[in-house]
Amino acid sequence: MKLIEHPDREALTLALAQDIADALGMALNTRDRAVLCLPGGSTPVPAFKALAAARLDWARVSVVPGDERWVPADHPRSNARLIRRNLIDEGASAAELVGLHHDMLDPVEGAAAAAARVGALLPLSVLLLGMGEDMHTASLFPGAAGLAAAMDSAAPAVVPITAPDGEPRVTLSAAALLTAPEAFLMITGPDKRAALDRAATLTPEEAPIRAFWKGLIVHYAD
Ligand SMILES: O=C(O)[C@H](O)[C@@H](O)[C@H](O)[C@H](O)COP(=O)(O)O
Repeated sequence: MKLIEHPDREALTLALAQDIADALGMALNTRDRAVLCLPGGSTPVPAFKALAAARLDWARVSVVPGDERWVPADHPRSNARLIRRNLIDEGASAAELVGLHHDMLDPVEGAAAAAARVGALLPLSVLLLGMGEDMHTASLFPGAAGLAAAMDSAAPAVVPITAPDGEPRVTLSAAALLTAPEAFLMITGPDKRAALDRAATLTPEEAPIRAFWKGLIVHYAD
């Protein structure tokens, strides 16, 4: 794990957006298409907007959420909506956004359908993760029903899982997320910095972010 501590959140945002843009550019030099996997949550929004300004051949980029709350694509809690409003609509309009939700299916059926779509995209070219203070990433929540299945090396590309608050979700499995050559993590604030230190002493089951530790590049600011 490599930790980069920035003087402030603006510097973090600009540096991370540049790293992601550079990684996408390199991927596009070797593949017809690049696959970018992005987190939900509030932290990454400034980085999405900064990335949208990157001069990339977005028409050759597929963007997929690392996880999804089981809500319609126009719902305020939708991660696909978050990515559409803050990346696609902000300058990356040519990119393909591959959603995980399906209006007519329940999370179990929907995860199976999404696994087929995401499986056809793999391997990921660039992965950006977020992390909660409980050291979850994507929707890989410690203690969650479905976590063991989601962390299994033979797991499908997308699996259903239930968040600690009972919210039904689907998430890319650890195995699918690990197809990325490296993972960027964007965290801010001392509480998440302390959680990162705690994770270093724990197992992936106790702290799912640990599953990505080997190639993890953490961009941090207070
Ligand atoms: O769907 C989600 O909520 C995200 O994928 C999740 O893994 C997020 O990255 C963390 O919960 C951090 O969220 P914040 O950035 O809002 O703290």
